[in-house]
Amino acid sequence: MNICVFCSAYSLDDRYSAPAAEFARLLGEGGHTLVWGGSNAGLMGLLADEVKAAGGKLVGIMVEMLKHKGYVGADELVMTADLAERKRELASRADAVVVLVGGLGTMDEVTEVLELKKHGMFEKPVVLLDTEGFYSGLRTQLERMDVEGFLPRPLADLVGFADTPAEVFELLKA
Ligand SMILES: C/C(=C\CNc1ncnc2c1ncn2[C@@H]1O[C@H](COP(=O)(O)O)[C@@H](O)[C@H]1O)CO
Repeated sequence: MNICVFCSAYSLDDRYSAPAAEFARLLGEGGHTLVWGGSNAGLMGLLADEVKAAGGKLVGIMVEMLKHKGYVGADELVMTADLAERKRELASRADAVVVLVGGLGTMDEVTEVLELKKHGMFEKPVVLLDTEGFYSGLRTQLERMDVEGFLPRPLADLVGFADTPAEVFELLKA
């Protein structure tokens, strides 16, 4: 499976980086391919190192303006002109999307795929790994949108929430 991952480009402490590394190990050992932003920065670089070490393949979708942070050693590296083209390319290459902890870049990416799902233009599974309850606020907001009629389809059709890396893969199998 080609698993597209959105996650932080910053180095984070162990409570965030250890579950990300565990997720990457499961991805690689499962024979999957990581499709990601193609960077060696922070959690993105750690993820790629761990997937590779566990025997998985790497497909990086880089953007011209960040190419100085490009990961060396990917099986395939695609260069895109801008962030919008990169998001389209990431989505089109994914069989599933997994969201690890991240900041505004990650929010931009996950919001885009959820909006596409909302309109029925992207039907692949999306799972958020809610490490340390990092996404509890976002989850509360999305549940409120669901309950109060802001979504055209049930939230459960748009995104699943996992507490552990192993649970991510259980949700992807379901
Ligand atoms: C941290 C620095 C540069 C960041 N370089 C990036 N390279 C590739 N992809 C990136 C980069 N920054 C953001 N992205 C994309 O957004 C997500 C991470 O953003 P966040 O704001 O950290 O959550 C990630 O999924 C990428 O696709 C300077 O050293």
